[in-house]
Amino acid sequence: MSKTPTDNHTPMMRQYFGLKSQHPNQLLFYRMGDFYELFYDDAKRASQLLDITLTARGHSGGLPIPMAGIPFHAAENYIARLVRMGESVVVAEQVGDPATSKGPVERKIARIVTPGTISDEAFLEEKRENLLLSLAHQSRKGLDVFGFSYLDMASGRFCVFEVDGHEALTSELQRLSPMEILISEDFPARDMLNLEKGISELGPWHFDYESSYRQLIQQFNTKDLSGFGCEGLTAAIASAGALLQYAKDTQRSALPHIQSITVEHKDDSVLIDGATRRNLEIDINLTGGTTNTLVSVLDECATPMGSRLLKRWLHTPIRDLQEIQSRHQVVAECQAERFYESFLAPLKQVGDLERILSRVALRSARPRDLLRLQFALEAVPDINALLDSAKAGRLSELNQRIIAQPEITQTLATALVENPPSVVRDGGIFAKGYDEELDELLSLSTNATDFLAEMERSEKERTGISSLKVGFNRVHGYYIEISRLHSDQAPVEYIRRQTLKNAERFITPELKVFEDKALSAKSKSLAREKELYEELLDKLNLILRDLQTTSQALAQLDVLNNFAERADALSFACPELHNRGGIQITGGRHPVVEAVISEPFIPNDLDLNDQRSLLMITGPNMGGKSTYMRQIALITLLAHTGCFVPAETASISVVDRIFTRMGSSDDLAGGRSTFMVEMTETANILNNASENSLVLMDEVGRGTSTFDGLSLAWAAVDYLAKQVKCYVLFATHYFELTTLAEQLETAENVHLTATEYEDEIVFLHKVHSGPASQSYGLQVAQLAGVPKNVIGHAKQKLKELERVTGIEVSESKPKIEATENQHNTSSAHYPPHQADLFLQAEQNELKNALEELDLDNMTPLEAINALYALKSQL
Ligand SMILES: Nc1ncnc2c1ncn2[C@@H]1O[C@H](COP(=O)(O)OP(=O)(O)OP(=O)(O)O)[C@@H](O)[C@H]1O
Repeated sequence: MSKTPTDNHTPMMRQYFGLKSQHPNQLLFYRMGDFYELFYDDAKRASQLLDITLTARGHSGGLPIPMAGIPFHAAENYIARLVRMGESVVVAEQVGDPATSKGPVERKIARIVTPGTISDEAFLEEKRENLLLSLAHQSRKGLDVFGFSYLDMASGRFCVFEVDGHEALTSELQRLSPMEILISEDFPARDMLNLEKGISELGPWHFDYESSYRQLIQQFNTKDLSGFGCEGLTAAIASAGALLQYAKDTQRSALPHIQSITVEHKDDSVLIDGATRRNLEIDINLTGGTTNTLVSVLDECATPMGSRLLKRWLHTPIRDLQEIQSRHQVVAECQAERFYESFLAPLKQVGDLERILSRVALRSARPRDLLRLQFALEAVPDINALLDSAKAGRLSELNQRIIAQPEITQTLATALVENPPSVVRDGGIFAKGYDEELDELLSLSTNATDFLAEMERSEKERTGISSLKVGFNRVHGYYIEISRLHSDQAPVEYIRRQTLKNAERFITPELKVFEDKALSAKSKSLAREKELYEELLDKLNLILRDLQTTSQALAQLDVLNNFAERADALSFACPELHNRGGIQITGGRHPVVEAVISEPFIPNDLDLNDQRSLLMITGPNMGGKSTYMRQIALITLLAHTGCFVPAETASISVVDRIFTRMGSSDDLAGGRSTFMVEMTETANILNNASENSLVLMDEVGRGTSTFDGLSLAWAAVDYLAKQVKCYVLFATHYFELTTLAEQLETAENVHLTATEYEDEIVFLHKVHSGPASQSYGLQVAQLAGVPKNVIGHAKQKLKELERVTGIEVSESKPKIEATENQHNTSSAHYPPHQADLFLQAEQNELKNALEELDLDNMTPLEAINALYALKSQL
């Protein structure tokens, strides 16, 4: 902002600048009566983003002030839209009284809403975690170390870890997909953060290690951080301190629901790099949507917190054999006992307990949140009862962590009305009978007439004066009126207040008390409700830790039951996991393709072991190579999350990483061509794969000249088989590569089958041993709608090539498909190799040229020139 407070500005604008200078990068909503107004650059930005009118509000400092206004009652809607666009909003409210203020009414920042720190239900996506991420950088021994910390404000989950290098930085950013990122102004890898929105830059001092450390021990009330296992993670701690301070500043409150910090150890999980995460379409598909993803097929969770945990599990498959097996055991029991049916209703009743609890902690919970909390807690005893009969140790453990809270449940049940209001401000939250004082206040304000009628009746009876009336007037308040005729019979305690022509009006001490109460009853009842509400929040906060434990256990129960339900509905089987023994799958399927296609999915087997660890996969375009490879990656990933898998049987060794190099897209924004992206991903695999990694490579080397590509692919396969010895599936259209299987001990060929029927290609999608016999490129092109005359021309060209090379490919009807016994077909049956094609074409051209030379009629000089010319073609 170029404007600064100067004497040239009006007092109001000076006040505005004072507030704005504290929040230069956030949009300031400045309250003006019934509107929020934005000025200068904020106004321009908001009018662009929200499509609202940009006007001007008078002049200040001699210049017109650009202004955009929003009616205050519609502000939430606009704020929600801005936050979703990655903007942060600061709201300044009027706190002074306009009637008594000299100069502009006093205004204060009432709240700060940023994309990563929201906890209000209206702003949050139900099934998505809303993460605030903080990144710190350190150089250690020439390596770029990135300290990560992230917080889910709506659950209090707070984690830290460190990674080396830019590749890992990108991968983690993709895994976490944060809504807002905090970095220091001097963060060196700013351009790696593709996120154009939601980046907040803070002064470098926010990331100071010492003060961050102090921040953390203060938050957790501990002497040091050793209990959390994060001592020594200096970059991560620096980032966590900055994050915590930022979160506190925006909430303008303590954060009691953040009770510990978890260190994520990279060795605990199966690492998945950014490209693989994209290729496997875990929760986002290749076009950026959420349909046809693994999550879309697998998420039938009963609670939103279950859905969020499921996503987290799918993004972080684990390597701890015991933990995986214990999850599988639970899924098996939930499936066998059909627990997922009996748990459905109580879990649905639990709802989003996790987010309600964080709002309780932040003291922003609304009355309806408390009602939902009551429902959730009422479901707990039913869940406990169901779990009492469970056999799996893990289920009993969960049962112990799902803690019934009879006392507070009862309190909530007696406290809340059946249908509480959406905000505390308007009152009407508490049920009759919960608090005597409130009941009295409410009955005073609502039942004043009853009270007065009752008083009139009893006073008439007591005094015997039939003309006695109880009434109210604005000036004199409540009174007892007795006609002049009977006024001398008024009891002594009646105090005369007003004399009328025909009557006397009195007040009594009892009526005075009533009057005081009745007149202020409304405001008093509202204040009492607020007080009671705060007390209720206090009571809940006292047991917050137990409530959080309960909600975490319920979320796990939900996901495991969901796995069981999906296993039944989609015919998934329990995989067997072990430490090293390859990957054997029978009847494996791709869960998403299977769900989408209308024809039946053709299941396929796989056998990878130490003697047969690399498969070269060939087959026609559209034959199903990518689907086959992806399904193996997905089955492996699912097995490592505790989910059952789409297969008849699966025996899978624990892998440390899953790599995929598939498809091709250029990264124009990142300045990398298709081939560059392909090679970067290949380099990542070759440098980082270990013998326990699963590597899937689809058509490596396709993005460059045939010979370069072929040689690169050849060398990469050779390296992975001989040096790394990992499990590899390598799909290719270079038939030449299939000969590698003869040379590498651990490599074998498999292919996808197709056949021709009346000049049309029919894909069988079945995997068989041996290399493919044909590529069917022209038939697939025809199927894709390439114009007939172009196909005809291509056929002609193919014939020409065949003539030049002497190899016939076009008429080759499907050879008898290689059978299981025909591994590594001998060269006699060998299909034409593309490299051979080109080589032979060149040789034939040379031969023809030689034959055409008329040596008898050439001078020695002509002969030598012809020889040079021929040599230059080599
Ligand atoms: N096992 C299967 N059962 C049924 N349909 C399948 C199967 N595998 C693949 N398909 C169908 O075939 C389509 C093409 O499969 P896929 O993309 O895996 O072929 P591809 O061999 O990788 O092709 P290309 O070489 O052109 O990349 C899929 O979208 C799917 O509809």
